[in-house]
Amino acid sequence: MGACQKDFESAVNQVKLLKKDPGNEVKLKLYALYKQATEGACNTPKPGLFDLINKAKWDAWNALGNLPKETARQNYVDLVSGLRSSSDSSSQVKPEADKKRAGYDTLVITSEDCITKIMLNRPAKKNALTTQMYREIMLALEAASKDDSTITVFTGNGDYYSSGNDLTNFTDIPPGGIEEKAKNSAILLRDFVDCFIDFPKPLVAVVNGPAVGISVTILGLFDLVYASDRATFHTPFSHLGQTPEGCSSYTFPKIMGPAKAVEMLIFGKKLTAGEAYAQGLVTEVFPDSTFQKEVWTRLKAYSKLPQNAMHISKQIIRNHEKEKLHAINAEESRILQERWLSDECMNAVMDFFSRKAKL
Ligand SMILES: CCCCC/C=C/CC(=O)SCCNC(=O)CCNC(=O)[C@H](O)C(C)(C)COP(=O)(O)OP(=O)(O)OC[C@H]1O[C@@H](n2cnc3c(N)ncnc32)[C@H](O)[C@@H]1OP(=O)(O)O
Repeated sequence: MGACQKDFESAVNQVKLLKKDPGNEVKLKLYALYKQATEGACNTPKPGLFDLINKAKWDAWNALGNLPKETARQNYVDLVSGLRSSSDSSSQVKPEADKKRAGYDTLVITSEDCITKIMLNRPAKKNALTTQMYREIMLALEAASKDDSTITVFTGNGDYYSSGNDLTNFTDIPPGGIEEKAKNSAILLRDFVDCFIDFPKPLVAVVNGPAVGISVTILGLFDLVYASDRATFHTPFSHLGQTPEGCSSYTFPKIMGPAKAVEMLIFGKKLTAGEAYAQGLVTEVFPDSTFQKEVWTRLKAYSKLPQNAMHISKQIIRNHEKEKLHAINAEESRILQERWLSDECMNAVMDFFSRKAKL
């Protein structure tokens, strides 16, 4: 027990030295195990529903039940050891891989063959989109719009394309409270989607795996969507007490007809890649075994086409709808700002964290 206590104290110190922020979920786990290891079973009153951060912490600790202090200590030590080794040899592609595009922590950006590739790079979190990531994507799009590339490609690192909005975004509450949080998030959402509406070059999604939420909805603003046959397309907005964004309330009915759009956006029906292709959301589906090879061969050939002609064609095709899309984006963001303050949404986010804490 003495040695274990020593390991535990050393692990507590190592956490402070981690080079990379392990993210809110891991921090919650660490918090819960620390409390359990030092104080035993959760013994404080449950915080109120609106005290989101303390409630998430309390839920995580309480979920450990009567786990013995010794086991909690050991689990804490194991978790920290895993974090240290994963930060040493992370499965994330190292930003150094692309010297030209330093400065992005959550994306890997490369330019080759007149193609700028923006790869979401949080594979351990299924490429869930943090606030930082939304901002980095906006910067990357701004840079790509001005570089000498012909087309811009989005893809995901790992087994997912993206699991959509990172639900921990909801737990980082500013001093102004949840109203301020909802307002800031609505502004960020609007700015983020505006960047896609205004993007001047052909925009291609290489959907390498499942896609959820906002990573699906903005596909309606892309010019080509290539999908692996492993990919799925899921917008569980009602389940989350939320409503459509990314202009999908307009683009989806237009692309697939109102009946199919309603199935996805209101009832949260998850589409296979084949179904998404049949509905017109996806341009082409490829077998996963040859996906990367086939798609990149195709894109490299396209990128050699005359650049100005392609860019002007995109403007002609997209320009008449731009104003409308901006108005729809503003309205969707405004409605979501209200939704995020609803009990339905808060309870759904709490459910996600409770499920995780019980694992
Ligand atoms: C500025 C604000 C703009 C807001 C715009 C609004 C957008 C709306 C949306 O995008 S709605 C969609 C939101 N996304 C979800 O609801 C998905 C939630 N995640 C899941 O359901 C599952 O994680 C999964 C189905 C994507 C994958 O399940 P699987 O069992 O295969 O893997 P894990 O659950 O173990 O996931 C691995 C770790 O990644 C964490 N994680 C995955 N997705 C998210 C997410 N969206 N938000 C936060 N965290 C996510 C997951 O919790 C695991 O973390 P852990 O290893 O620490 O446990």
